[in-house]
Order: sequence, then C-alpha cells, then structure tokens
Amino acid sequence: MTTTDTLTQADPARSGAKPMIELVGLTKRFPGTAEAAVDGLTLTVDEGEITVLVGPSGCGKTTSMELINRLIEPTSGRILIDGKDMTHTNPDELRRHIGYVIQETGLLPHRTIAQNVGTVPKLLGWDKARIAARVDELLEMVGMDPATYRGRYPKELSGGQRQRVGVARALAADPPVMLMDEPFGAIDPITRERLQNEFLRLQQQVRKTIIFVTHDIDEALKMGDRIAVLRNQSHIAQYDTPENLLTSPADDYVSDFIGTGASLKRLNLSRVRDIEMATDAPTASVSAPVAEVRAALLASSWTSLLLLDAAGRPARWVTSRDLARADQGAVLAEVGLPVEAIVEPHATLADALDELIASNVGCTVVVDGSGAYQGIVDLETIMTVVRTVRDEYERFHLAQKLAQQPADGQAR
Ligand SMILES: Nc1ncnc2c1ncn2[C@@H]1O[C@H](COP(=O)(O)OP(=O)(O)OP(=O)(O)O)[C@@H](O)[C@H]1O
Repeated sequence: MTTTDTLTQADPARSGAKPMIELVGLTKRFPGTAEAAVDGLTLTVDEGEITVLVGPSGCGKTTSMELINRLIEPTSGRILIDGKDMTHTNPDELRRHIGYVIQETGLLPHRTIAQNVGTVPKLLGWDKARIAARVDELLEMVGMDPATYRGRYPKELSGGQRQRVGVARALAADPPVMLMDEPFGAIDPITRERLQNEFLRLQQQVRKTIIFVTHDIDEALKMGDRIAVLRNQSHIAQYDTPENLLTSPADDYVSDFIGTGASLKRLNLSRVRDIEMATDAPTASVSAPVAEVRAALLASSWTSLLLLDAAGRPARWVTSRDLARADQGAVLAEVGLPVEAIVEPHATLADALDELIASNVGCTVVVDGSGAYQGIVDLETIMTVVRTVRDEYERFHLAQKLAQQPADGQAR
C-alpha cells in the first residue's frame, strides 16, 4: 500500500473485475420533505464482492437498499445490474435477480420453513420435486438439518435460526446479487459473531455480489471487501478497502466513525490462515503411555501439552502435575483441562483473541475443517500482528506529515 493510492472517491479504481451493481446519481426525495433522503448516490460494486454501507442512523442506508430493490422508486438516477439498466424494468423481474435479507427476516409466519425458502422458486414455476431438493440443499448450506426444520414454522425457531432461513430464502433462486439490510442486527453478540463467520464461509462458495448495510463499524470491517462510509443523505465520505479506512481515513468524520483502537479493529481483518501460527506446541496421543507424554512435554519449552484423540482432534491440555496424577492411576483422557478455545483457519484474529481470553490456558487451538489439530494462536502471535499494524499506521502518518511540509532548500 502506498500513501498515494488512497481511494476516497465514490468509484474506486478497481482491479479490473466486472462491475455487477452500478448506482448512478441515485436520488430519493420523499413527498413533503425538505431534504432528499438519498442524494446522488454513485457507487459501483464488482462481481463477487461484498460492499458494506455503514453510517449513522437516518443517513439513508435502508432507503438506498429499497431503491436498488425498487421497493421504492427513485426520484432520479439509474440502477444497473450486470450492465443492464434496471431503473424502469418490472420490479418483480428485478427482484428475481436480487436476494433480499432484512433484520427481522420477513419470514411469513403461517408458512413452514420449506414454504418460506421455496417462495421464489415457486413463483418461478419450478416443479415440486425441484423446489423440495433446493430447499433441503439450502438448509444444509446454512447449517440447518432439513429433516428437523423444513416442516417447522418461523416462531418455532430461534432468532439466529430465523436469520439463517432468511439467508437461505434469499439464495433460493441463485440470484447474482444479494442485498442484506442489517441482517444480523437483532441477534445477540455471540450468535451474531457465529452467523457472520458462517456467512463469510458461505460467501466463499457462492461468491454473490452483495451490498450489506450496518451501522456497526466493526461488522463493516469484518464483512466488507469494500466499505462506503456514509454521511447524511447517503453522501459517501469514503469508499475504500477496510485496510485503507483504518490506515488512512479520508477526514475527521471517517476517523471519528471508526473510533479509537484502529489496531485492535485490524484484528478483525486478519484471518488465522494468513498468520504464522505456533506449531511447536507439544502434542501426544491421548492413548500414549504417560512416560511418552511426559517426555514430549519436557522436550518442549511449554508448560502444557495438547492431547489429541485418534482422529488428531484436540482432546485435553495436560501439565506435568496432571501427568503425575495419571501416574497414580488417573485416566489420561480425564486429567487436565478440556480444550475450549478452538477456531478454524478462516476465523479472524479477533475471534481467536476472544476465545483465548475466555480459555483456561491462554491460547487458542486452530483446527481444520474436520476438527484435526493445526496449530496454536497465542498472545504473542496476536501482539505481532498488532505491532505490525501500528508500525504501518505510524509510517503512513509520518509520510503524510513529510508530504505536507515544504521541502527545505527549494527555490522560492
Ligand atoms: N417514507 C418516508 N417518508 C419520508 N421520509 C422518510 C421515509 N423513509 C425514510 N425517510 C427519511 O429518510 C432518511 C433516511 O432514512 P433511512 O431509513 O434510509 O436511514 P437509515 O440510514 O437506514 O437509518 P437506520 O440506521 O436508523 O435504519 C431519514 O431522515 C428518514 O426519516
């Protein structure tokens, strides 16, 4: 990253990807209001990317989404999807190309989960067998057992499950574009974190072009490939990558919106798979002889050893004191502490840090998709990332200061 490539315009220089959503001067003036709710929003979202609209309450986020979806009609401006001008097409036709997820999911209360998920395929005239197969596939995709849930009604699900169904329904007809308006807003923080992670994992598979609305900058930094920080009337203060927003905010409005702790927020941008994990933690099979386990622990610089089950999955943490108890007859698989802090490689460092803080041993175990042990994230690993970010940030500000000073000795 250089100091000159900061992108603050509404339309950032993009990496040659295909534009999928183009908003051009989109404006909405509600009758009888002095100010436009959305005033000249111009924004391009590339295929397969998540753009987050983030801004304070009332700045026009929901109105912008409803305009794109043609739930309300623009006063002026244009909407292009995949190069086609959709401003005046039939709104029903448009909505078949756009999946819409909203905060309270908008599930129909008297329809089963299967009927809710199958709404758009039914409208499209798919036959029953095809709809049923698609519903089951989508429920699986969002982590819900089809046999258990397809026949239930929305009120028989938790808030998190309803949001998952909302996502499944939006994906039903495989639309190229998804609009998500505070989809996880009404969910408790822990479930919210989980849904965000699940959604990012799902997005790796489905690669939709997404506009995602939130008023939470941390959620924006985590979910967005690009983020548009909005002022009132959906005026764009900065449209940029999460990294650039954190290291080079365009102005005080953006810095204030990001708030303090930019280095900590960066932990939301770094994924466990991208950093160097500690791989020197001593491990042994839970069925190994105690003497062998002790030898492995003593040969390392660690005070605890990680026992793994037959499939290589973390089972327990043991110290030499636990091993002494095993010498006296305790079962190895029952001494020590259970492994509570576990993440997969796509987790963010913020997730890993959360787990670490809550864990009883001060480190988080990383496992692959099948649950097998991969490595460890400890506080040192995280501190290294924080230090690197802080150094980058300081270098950027120094460079900016130097650029503002008139060079000495220049002809006047
Ligand atoms: N139907 C309407 N008639 C008149 N004004 C409206 C209407 N809908 C929204 N507005 C106004 O438009 C502005 C933008 O509202 P909008 O709901 O888009 O904001 P928002 O950023 O989504 O807010 P929040 O985060 O609180 O949901 C607000 O000032 C709101 O009062």
